[in-house]
Order: sequence, then C-alpha cells, then structure tokens
Amino acid sequence: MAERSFQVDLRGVVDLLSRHLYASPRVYLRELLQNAVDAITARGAGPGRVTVETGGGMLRVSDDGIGLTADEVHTLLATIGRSSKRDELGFARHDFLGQFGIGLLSAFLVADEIEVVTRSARGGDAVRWTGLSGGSYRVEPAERDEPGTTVTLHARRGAAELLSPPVVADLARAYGSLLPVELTVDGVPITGDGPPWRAPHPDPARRRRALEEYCEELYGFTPYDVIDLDVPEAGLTGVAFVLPQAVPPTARAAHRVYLKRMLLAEGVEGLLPDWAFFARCVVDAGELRPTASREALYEDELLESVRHSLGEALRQWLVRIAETDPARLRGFLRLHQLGVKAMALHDDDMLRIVDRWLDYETSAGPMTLAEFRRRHPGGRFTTSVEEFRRLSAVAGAQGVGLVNGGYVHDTEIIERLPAIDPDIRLSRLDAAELATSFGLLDPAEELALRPFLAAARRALERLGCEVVVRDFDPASLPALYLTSRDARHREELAQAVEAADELWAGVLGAVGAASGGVDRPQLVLNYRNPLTRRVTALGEGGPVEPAVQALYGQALLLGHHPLRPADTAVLNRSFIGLLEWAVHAPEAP
Ligand SMILES: Nc1ncnc2c1ncn2[C@@H]1O[C@H](COP(=O)(O)OP(=O)(O)OP(=O)(O)O)[C@@H](O)[C@H]1O
Repeated sequence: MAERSFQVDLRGVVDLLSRHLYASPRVYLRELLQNAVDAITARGAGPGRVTVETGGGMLRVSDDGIGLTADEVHTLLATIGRSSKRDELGFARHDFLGQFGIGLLSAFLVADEIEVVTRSARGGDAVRWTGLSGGSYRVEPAERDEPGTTVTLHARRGAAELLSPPVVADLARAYGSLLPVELTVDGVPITGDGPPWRAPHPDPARRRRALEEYCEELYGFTPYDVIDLDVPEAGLTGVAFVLPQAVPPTARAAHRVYLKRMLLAEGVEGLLPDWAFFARCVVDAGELRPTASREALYEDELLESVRHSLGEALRQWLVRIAETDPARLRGFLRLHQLGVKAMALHDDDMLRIVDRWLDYETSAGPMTLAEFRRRHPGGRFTTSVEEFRRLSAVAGAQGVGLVNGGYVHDTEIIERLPAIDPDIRLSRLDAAELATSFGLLDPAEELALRPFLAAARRALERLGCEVVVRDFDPASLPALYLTSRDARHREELAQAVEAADELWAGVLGAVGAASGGVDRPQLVLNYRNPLTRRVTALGEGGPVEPAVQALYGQALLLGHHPLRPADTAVLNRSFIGLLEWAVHAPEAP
C-alpha cells in the first residue's frame, strides 16, 4: 500500500495556536524578530541588522541574515514542524532562539497572507514564497540583491491595530530592546547597549544609580537594594531588586526573563525559591529553555538548580549586609521579616540573623531573642499572642522572662534555636507553673480565710475551677485564671465526653482518668489587690458568691479565655446578684 502524507488544514492549526498556545496574538512580532535574529546568527557575520517598517495596515521585517535557497523555502517554510534549528538527532541547537518549526505560523494570527522574499547567503537566486492561511503556498522568482530575508504581512480585518506603528514600536521595544542586533522600527533605534546590568560605568555608585533608574522605569519603584545575579552554568546574568515595601508572602513573585536577550515574559514565576518573595528579578539566560508558547520557563533540572543558586545569592547578600551594614539589615527586616522568618525555619544563617537582629515582644519590652536569652537564661515563651498578653505582666512581675512566640513561625523559630547554639534553653510557659512562684499567705491569715475559701470554692465548683489565694504582683490585678496544658487537655476531653455517645464516652472517660485528676484550672485571687482583699473579708452575710463569680468572669475576660455557656451564665448571674446587692441594701441583721 502506498504511504500517504497527512493533510493539514492550517486554519485549524492556527486556531489551536491562538487559543491554546499563545496568550495573545501580540507574539507574532516576537516570532518574526526571533527568526530574523536566528538568521543573522546562522550567517555569523557582523552584528546584523533588522529593520521593521509599518504603515497602512502593513508590516515588513527585513534582516541581513543567512536567507533561504529555493529548496529550503519548500522544505522549511512550507512544512509545519520543520526547523533548520535542530541537529540531526532533533535536538534544539544551542545558538538559536527557535526550535519547534511553528513560529512563522503565528503570523497567521494577524494576517491571511505571509510573503517571504529571501536570498541565501550560500548562493542561488532570490525567491518569493507566499503562504495563505487556507493552507496553500506558491513560490516564484523574485528581485533581491543582498542576502537576507524580508517578511511582509497585510493586516487581516480586525487586526490592523496590532500592526499599527505605535503598537509595533511598543512590541519591538518590549521583546527586542536587549537583542544583540541593530533593530529599528520605522527608522527609530530600538536596541541599545544590551542588558543594563552589563553596561560599563565609571564607578559603583553611578552603576547603582543607573540600575535604580532602570528599576523605576520597569517596575515603578526605587529598590531597597540591588543584588547582582550570575549563574554561569545557565549562562544567566541579571539583577534582583529588593522591594521597598512589604508584600504578603503569598503574592506570586513575577520576574522579567530574557532568553538569549529576547524577552520571554514579564511575569515569569518559579525563578526564585518561594521564600524570596521580597525580590523582583530581571535576568537574561542562554541555557534555560522556554515552553513551546515561549511565555514561561520549562521546568527541568537546570531551572531547579538555577532557582537554588539565585536563592543562595539572595541569602548571601543578607548575610553580607548583616556583617557590614546593620542599619540596612534592620530596615530590610522591618519590611520583610515574614520572608526571613520563613527562611530561618530551614536555614541556620537566617536563624542567626533572626536571633540577632529581629525584635520580639517580651515581658521586659521589645528586644532581640539573643538579648532576651542573655538577660533571662531560663526564660519562657508563649505559643499564642493571647497567652502572652494575658501573662506577660504577671510573669514579668515574678521575674520570669516571657517572650511572645505567638506570631507566624515564631514558636518554630524559638524551638529551633538550639540548632545554632546547643546551650540555648527557652521552654514553653506552662501557666500553672507560674502560680508556684506566687507568695503564700502567712498561716494565720490562711486560717482566717478558710470560711471564705470554702464559700468561694462552692461558688465555682460547678465550673470545674479551683480557688486559691496568693500574694503577687502586679497588685492592680484582682485575680488570674490559670490553666495548665494538662488542664486544658482534660477540659477538651470533658467536652468531648459530653458530646460523645455512650461507647465513646466510656473510652474517653478512661483516657481522662488515666491522665490523673490533679491540676484543674485555678482562679488565683490576688491578696495584694485591695478590692480582692476586701472580697476575702466579706462575712457570711456578704455577697461572697456573686463577688467570687464576678472575679472569675473578669479573669476569664481579661485573659481572653473562651467563655463556655456555663461561664456566660455565671457571669450574668454574678452581675445581677451584685446589682441587687447594690440597689436593695440588705436588711439589717
Ligand atoms: N527570516 C528568516 N531567515 C531565514 N530563515 C528563516 C527566516 N524565518 C524562518 N526561516 C526558516 O524557516 C524555518 C521555520 O521557521 P519557524 O519560525 O516556523 O520555526 P523555528 O524558528 O525553526 O522554530 P520556532 O517554532 O521555535 O520559532 C526556520 O527554522 C528557518 O529555517
């Protein structure tokens, strides 16, 4: 049986390209520029010149590159997927931008007809190839003296805008301003001195200023700092601009990536590790590969290793300014501490920076973890902001140093400190343990308070809360509600038992019993507080129950503890009880 060739309806292919491959028909100009530059590279003589002319719904791109012979025109231009830029084994050839053999088709996104007039530098006559979007083409002799190629498009209806002079100039500038050829649009030069980060400058200060201006022009902000990037294995050079404003770490960092000096895209993701969300890069890479749409980087081992190297460059910049320019580091940390903290979870150098430079909330005011550890060798930390707020004054007054580990990453960071210094001992605060440092009353006072204590315990019995009287600072605090971690666990268990069916209740009950019955939450009444002292002195006829319950409720509220329905009910009752007491003076006995 005779073999036959596939029949291709170009309209279907172009439709596929435009809907599913390319993000926008604007890419047509990039593809034409790319072919012109590749042809110049293939010819290998001189810097090469690409001229773009516009006007009257027409676009013309001319290059002085290698050109095509009549045979090549038939095989290369008229065969979809055929490219001169692959080697015998079908691998993309290193020096060229193109590789797939479909780029020229993108011209059909904006035109129904593509005309190519070309003359090969290797000899032969000039030819004109005319391809139609319907899928046919013709080849005829043409007039052309110099080797090179001219591609002409006439805008299809609705696409005139895309071929208009200002749009073409914008596109050429966006895609091609760093190209290593002389590119002009309607006589106006588009290319200049190449990548701004490689341009020579008389001194570092002026170079820095020039790069800041480049950043302002590109991104509209003056960078907090500029970091040079260089990854030889990927032929990558460029700069990272440190953002002068805080950004949420979830913000997708998008970078401007050039491949062989042609813009790949302005919003390339995945170039830096996730934690480096505080930097925007502009890079040019010779070895990274594009996806077929040429709008993103192809995810391969090289990209992974580039990501790692770039992360390393940013990390080293941080370590360097920590050593040489602490004020700059502090400023940076104020802006981007979340990112740095995220890094510190995996990186000892970053952990040292956090330890030495970042201020934490502590019971003795804001200070770095290093300073805190120096002052409070046996210090404690809380794992939530509420707990810190609740206990920092009390802990501070007892001489127990307390640091707030309640914000994002902080507990993990504090727990990781032994990785940089094995002698570090900061432990979690167990609130109940605080009470052990409170002063006991003298035995005579204790004895006198017995009847009151008995009444107070009855008042809180149903709430599962113990009552003790202690003498502690700050005196302004009437009462403190303390739960230890064990007590909290048991409380959750008790709630689960209430909600569970019989079988589970039995199991959970057994668990509860196994973890022991001591250590209930405590209401610690502060004997040093004048109001509390008056409450403990209330006689039998006094409003002991509502007063104790009110102190309980106030301690819960002040400590931002969750209120169970029973707590709310008691709080209500105590309020009404005290109000009644205040309004109806009790009958004289
Ligand atoms: N301006 C030009 N000068 C010389 N040859 C050209 C020119 N434009 C296209 N060609 C030839 O036509 C072939 C097909 O071009 P096309 O743009 O479709 O694919 P490509 O550039 O090889 O790959 P890609 O799809 O990645 O762009 C090229 O490989 C090249 O040989």
